[in-house]
Amino acid sequence: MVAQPKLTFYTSVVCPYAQRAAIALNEVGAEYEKVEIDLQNKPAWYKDVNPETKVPALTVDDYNIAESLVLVELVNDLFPEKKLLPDNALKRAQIRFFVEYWSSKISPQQWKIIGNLEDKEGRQTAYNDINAALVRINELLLEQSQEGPYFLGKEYSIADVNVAPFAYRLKVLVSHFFKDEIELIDFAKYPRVKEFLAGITERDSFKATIASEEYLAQAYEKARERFAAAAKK
Ligand SMILES: N[C@@H](CCC(=O)N[C@@H](CS)C(=O)NCC(=O)O)C(=O)O
Repeated sequence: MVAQPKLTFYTSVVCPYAQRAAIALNEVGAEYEKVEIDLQNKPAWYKDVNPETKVPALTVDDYNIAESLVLVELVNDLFPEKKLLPDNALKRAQIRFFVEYWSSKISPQQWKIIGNLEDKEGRQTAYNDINAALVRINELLLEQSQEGPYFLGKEYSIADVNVAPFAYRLKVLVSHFFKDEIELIDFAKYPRVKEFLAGITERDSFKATIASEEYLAQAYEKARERFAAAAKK
C-alpha cells in the first residue's frame, strides 16, 4: 500500500457537513489528526486553513482543502481500494445526482422548520415539500435496487455518506421540538426509503461520528435562541 499523506481534519461534531468527511475518513480507515473547532468561538488562526472559516476542512500534507462534497471525493481518491465510488461512470453520476437532489430539496427544509418554530403552517409547507421530494427519492432508490439497505442496494457508497448526516438531523430536529409532527413526514411510507434511512444511520462509521441526540437537541435550542435574537434586531 502507498503511504498515505499526512492528514489534519478540522471538524465540529455538531455539523452535518463535517460529519460527511468524518464518515468517509472512518470508512477508509485513514489515520489523521482531528482538530475540533468551536463554531461559536472560532480561533483566529483558522482563517489560514479555510478563509471561509467553515468546517469541514482538511490539510493534506501542506495543502488546505474545504467543502464537504469535495473532501468526501478526495478521501475516496486517496483510498481508491475502498471503493466508495463504483467504477461505472453512469453509477457515479447517479450517486452525485441523488446527493444533489437530497441537498437541494430536503436539507433546506430543516432551516425552514427552525425558522418556523412558532408557525405551524410554515412548518406544514416544509413537510409538504419534503414529502413531495420523498416520492422522487423513493423512485431513485428503487431504480438502483428493489432492496436496500443502501442507495446502490448492498453496496455502500458516497451517496450514503453524504445523505446520512442530514437525514438523521432532520429527524432529531422535528422529534425534539414537535414530537407528534414526525408522523407528518412520509419517512415510513415507502419501505425502500425506510430501509435506506435505517441502513445509513446504523452503519458503524455513522455511529462512530454522530453526536448524541441530546447534544444535537441542545445545539438546536441554541440555534432557536440565535434565530429569536436575530428576529428582534
Ligand atoms: N458548503 C459547505 C458548508 C459548511 C458549513 O456551512 N459549515 C458550518 C457548520 S455546519 C460552518 O462552519 N459554519 C461556520 C460559520 O458559518 O461561521 C460544505 O459543504 O462544507
